[in-house]
Amino acid sequence: MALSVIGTLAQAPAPAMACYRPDAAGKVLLPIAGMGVAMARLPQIGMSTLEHPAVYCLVQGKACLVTDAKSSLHADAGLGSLVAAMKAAPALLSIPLRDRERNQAVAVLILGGTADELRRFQHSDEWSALLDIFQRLLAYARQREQTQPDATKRGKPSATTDGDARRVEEALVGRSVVARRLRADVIAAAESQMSVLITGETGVGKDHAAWLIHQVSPRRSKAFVPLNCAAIAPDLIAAELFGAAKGAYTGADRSRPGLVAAADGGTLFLDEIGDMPLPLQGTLLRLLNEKRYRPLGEVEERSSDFRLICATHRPLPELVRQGQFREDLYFRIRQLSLSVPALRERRADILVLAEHAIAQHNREQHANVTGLSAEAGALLIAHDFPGNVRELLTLIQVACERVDGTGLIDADGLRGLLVQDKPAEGTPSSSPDASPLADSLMQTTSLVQACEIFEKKVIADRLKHFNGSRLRAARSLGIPRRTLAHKCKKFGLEGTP
Ligand SMILES: Nc1ncnc2c1ncn2[C@@H]1O[C@H](COP(=O)(O)OP(=O)(O)OP(=O)(O)O)[C@@H](O)[C@H]1O
Repeated sequence: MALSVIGTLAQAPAPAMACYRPDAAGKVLLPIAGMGVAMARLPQIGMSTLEHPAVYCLVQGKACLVTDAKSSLHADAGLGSLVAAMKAAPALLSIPLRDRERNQAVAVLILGGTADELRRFQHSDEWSALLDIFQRLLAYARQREQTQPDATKRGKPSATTDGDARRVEEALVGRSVVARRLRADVIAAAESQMSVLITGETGVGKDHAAWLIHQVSPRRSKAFVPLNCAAIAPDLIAAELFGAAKGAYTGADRSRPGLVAAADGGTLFLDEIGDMPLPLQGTLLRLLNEKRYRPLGEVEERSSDFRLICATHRPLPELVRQGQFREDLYFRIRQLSLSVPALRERRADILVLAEHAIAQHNREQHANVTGLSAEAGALLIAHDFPGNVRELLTLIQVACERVDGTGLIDADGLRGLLVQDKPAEGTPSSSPDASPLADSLMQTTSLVQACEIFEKKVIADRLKHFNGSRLRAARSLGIPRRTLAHKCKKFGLEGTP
């Protein structure tokens, strides 16, 4: 097939072609190969605006055909020099080249020609074969870069050091292939300036990964500023992010700087981005594209140079389909994506994480728990951990306290902690009105709302059972106290810290 493609291309008038890849900082697209163009004339393309079709194509992961590349509109977006280098092509077609493993756009192929030629070519067999060849070559080049850095790269200072790699190795515990890849992804993300979207079930370590990316990035000396979009009333998020002038809203008795200003030079981490209210999503997109914003009640715009990391356990593509999340924002925040798999998909990490938690307990409590018995280890490996790493760490904490100072955690020490279907020992039995609640939830027309009602009911019951103690309620539910506090705030529940 490859030979026939080359044969076909040789007979046809050769289209001008250029291949572009983002630089390590994610700030510009650099030309890496060309055919029928003067390589030296191919311009670098700034990545700060989605107006440029090549940037749009890379960020959105979609092909983009510009039929009138020479119009003044596109000249404004910086297309002029590219068009000139592509033999003054009347139309340009940008196609994303993907990393096969993660299906993520990593480079862009730009073709110049007439709009009809490009449309015909785009739907031909030759074209799909050519794309396949490019993607294979790119994958080969990337693999070579990772395994044998070339002479020009050797000695070149990299944003992260061996010390950073060690730090990631120590903080992101795990010996599975998945954990190793996650550590490599964290380092790669730290070396780039692109926006990162971290996805995964609750408790897998998304916040942890975001914090680590910042800690080994060149921005580490500046602030890491987190905001949990699910833990704050939707109408307060804008003031929290952008800040507000005195009197901008009821209760604003003094002016306050927002988190965007606090993140200047550092990292802004938007956790649970799937819960960002729709009207605010447009404002966030503008902020990301222009790095400018206006505090509530102020006239002057401000700027902030922050790096964005977002996380969510919700299926954003599904929310996009349902019209609850803006598609353009989705593509903008996932210039890089990092998926953290559930613990049941990386069982090889369970025992090392348990040992890590025991060592931490010994350090903090001046205890001497020596480890896990073989039987206890086997029980842990067989468990599905719906609450993921958080559940495992909390469970080991409780088991360590049961050991009473020195000794092994045995199977009895895990008693009642590994139950999945029935409530764990020490947790309340289901409340008498559970069935009417379940019945009413089954009638719902909103799954999100039904889940929230159920979550609120479980937390309220658990707080009642533990006489309002958030600490004990959080432990019994396998979530950190901070998360429970956020949820109490969200649902308007009382409780004592
Ligand atoms: N690989 C790991 N090594 C050591 N600790 C980890 C690892 N992964 C997660 N943790 C720890 O597990 C706990 C839960 O992680 P984290 O809060 O980051 O999860 P999350 O996915 O952000 O959860 P949520 O969706 O509820 O926000 C944290 O205490 C975190 O430090």
